[in-house]
Amino acid sequence: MSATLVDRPVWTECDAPVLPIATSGQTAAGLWWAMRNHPADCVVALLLTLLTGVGVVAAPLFLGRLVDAVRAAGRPDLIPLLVLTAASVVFGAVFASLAQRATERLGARIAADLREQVLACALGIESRVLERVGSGDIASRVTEDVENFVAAVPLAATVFSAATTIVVSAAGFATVDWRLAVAFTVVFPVYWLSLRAYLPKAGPLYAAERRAAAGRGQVVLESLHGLPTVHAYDMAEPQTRRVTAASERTLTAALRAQRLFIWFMKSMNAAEALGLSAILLAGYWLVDAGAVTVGEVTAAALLFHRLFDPLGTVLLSFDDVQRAGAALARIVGVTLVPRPVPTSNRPHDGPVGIVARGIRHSYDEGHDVVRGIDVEVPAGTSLAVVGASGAGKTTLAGILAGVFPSTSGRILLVDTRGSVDIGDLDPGQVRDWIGMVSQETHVFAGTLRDDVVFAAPDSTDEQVHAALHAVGAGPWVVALPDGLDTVVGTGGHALTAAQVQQLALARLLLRDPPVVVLDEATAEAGSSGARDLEQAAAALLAGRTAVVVAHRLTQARACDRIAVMADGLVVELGTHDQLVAQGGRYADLWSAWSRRY
Ligand SMILES: Nc1ncnc2c1ncn2[C@@H]1O[C@H](COP(=O)(O)OP(=O)(O)OP(=O)(O)O)[C@@H](O)[C@H]1O
Repeated sequence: MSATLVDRPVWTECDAPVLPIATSGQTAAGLWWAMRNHPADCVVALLLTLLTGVGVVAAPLFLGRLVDAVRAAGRPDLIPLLVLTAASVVFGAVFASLAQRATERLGARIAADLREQVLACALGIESRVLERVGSGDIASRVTEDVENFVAAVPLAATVFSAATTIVVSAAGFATVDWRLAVAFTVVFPVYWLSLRAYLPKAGPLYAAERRAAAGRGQVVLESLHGLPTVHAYDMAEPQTRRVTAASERTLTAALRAQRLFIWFMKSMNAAEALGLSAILLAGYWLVDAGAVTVGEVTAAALLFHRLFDPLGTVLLSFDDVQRAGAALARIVGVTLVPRPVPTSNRPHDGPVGIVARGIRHSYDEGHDVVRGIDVEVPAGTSLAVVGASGAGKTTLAGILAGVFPSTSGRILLVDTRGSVDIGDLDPGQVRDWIGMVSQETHVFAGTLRDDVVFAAPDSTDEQVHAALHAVGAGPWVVALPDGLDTVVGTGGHALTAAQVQQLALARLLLRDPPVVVLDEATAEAGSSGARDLEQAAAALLAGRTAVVVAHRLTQARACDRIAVMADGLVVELGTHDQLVAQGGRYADLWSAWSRRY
């Protein structure tokens, strides 16, 4: 037993109480990774955007020439200039629309890649990390944050196109007259000062807004998941107060960010007014001095006017870019969660026993609900766990199944080669050793076949039918209109509680782990349904090591040994006959059960 199958720990511990948020470097790397997957789209978007910029700049320059031509003596032919001006307007409009479409397509592809990546990473997060950080945070990242980022894609396309237009326009300005270009630069100190005041405050404000929204999501999720408890303890009012408080915190954070944004918009308007005045004033002097023509000043003023839009877009969208950046940093953060390093610890064909030593667990610090349990389930035998509601049975079952870690203690899986600590296995490997049916079995929307084979994807239809028959589901499955192709789950064929449990048992049969832990919701199946489920479970237990949280004592009697739990401890342990003869808690439970059934 002292030999171990692994030499090194496989978990990379992440003790932070929240999921990581990517730094700006990591966020940029994440974006770059997604862009590199679409090189052709990137090149097309860039070229089309450059051509749009050329069109945008050409029109004011031709208009300036037109003004000079109109003012010139001798009535020159205006037609070629008129045609060139109109052509550059059409050219700019056509390429603007093509560039917008190309950039949006690129953005949508990048967003799709990131969404897939983050979802794959979220599904791979260890349950111990999830338990620590709470499911609300991860849920808000894969839903709200991804949505925020996707919603920002058209805007990102516009910003990119606007930034390119600014660069091309700056070159256009220089071709008119350098002094007019200098006059134009008076806007930059105003922009710079505004941004300096705005940016350092905006980032934290938007991050605070996202945090508040994630907190609100967590409270709402908790309320929905704990609905039975909320109803049972008449907690609707305090729970509603918690949701209200969380919503108010979100609203306050959003309003703070909004106020800052409005101030920033006002300073943008002031900069634009200042810039146009500077160009017109400089133009007036330069024309007066005979240094430039009226047409050149017109071209500069029109260029600046056309720059209002892209400049405003770039500057005002700092707000949305920051918001999208905050969302992206949270999305990329999910991909930074340390993943378990795979090892080659797989069970071999022999039987496997469980040894649990010093198991303690607390959900809330300082209150142990499992208070130091030592238990062994030798290979090929079964252990029933019974006890009053709240005794800690489900908690112990989850820990023994490796669904979540105990606060302290060790669980070893023992086979003929030695033992392996369950904490040294990654979640996928744990499921190769131990299968669990919990009280909360989920039916995924899809065909019945998909719902069963996801536990063992290589299963054939014959194997699926055999597993369903073994757990007593054969008769109703055969009667289904489309057999294994029948759509079940949300919006599909409705299944009873007992049928859902049978599916869960069939999944485990297909997965075929050497150890099974059952904590079924037999009570929901009614007494005849419960008896059917007991038989179904017996088919699964045959030849395996099993821990069964027995909600019915006939289930307990069928097991090799029974552990009676009370207040987080195992208070009696033995065979059914030994415990009945002992005359303790189990004997009382059994006599009450025998009188009822
Ligand atoms: N996720 C949780 N967070 C906080 N406390 C919990 C959580 N799950 C269970 N508990 C508490 O831990 C204690 C043991 O619960 P557990 O579900 O393990 O008992 P049980 O014997 O299986 O009860 P039942 O038969 O009603 O399912 C109870 O006091 C319960 O309220």
